[in-house]
Amino acid sequence: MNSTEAAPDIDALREEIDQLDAELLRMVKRRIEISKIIGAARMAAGGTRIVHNREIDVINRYKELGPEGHNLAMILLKLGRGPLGR
Ligand SMILES: C=C(O[C@@H]1C=C(C(=O)O)C=C[C@H]1O)C(=O)O
Repeated sequence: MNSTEAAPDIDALREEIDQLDAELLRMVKRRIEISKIIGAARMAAGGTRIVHNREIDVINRYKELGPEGHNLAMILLKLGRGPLGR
């Protein structure tokens, strides 16, 4: 940072992070809920618990974040499968 740049407002930025985390948590919880509803409906209709091509699409979506994006996609998929999810 050179002398003409203003120092970032750390408190305001932290507040934004806190809001983003709250929003992300809400969205992840809703994603889990939806994933479980779809999975249960498919299994009740005699289908599979997992749809691989759909999961590949999800993984590809997060590729722009690099290797951790892959990990993040895997975590989201696992959360939707519940405690027995692999
Ligand atoms: C939600 C679904 O069921 C499973 C969960 C997925 C997910 O969490 O994104 C994707 C594919 C399926 O393995 C679906 O088929 O769309």
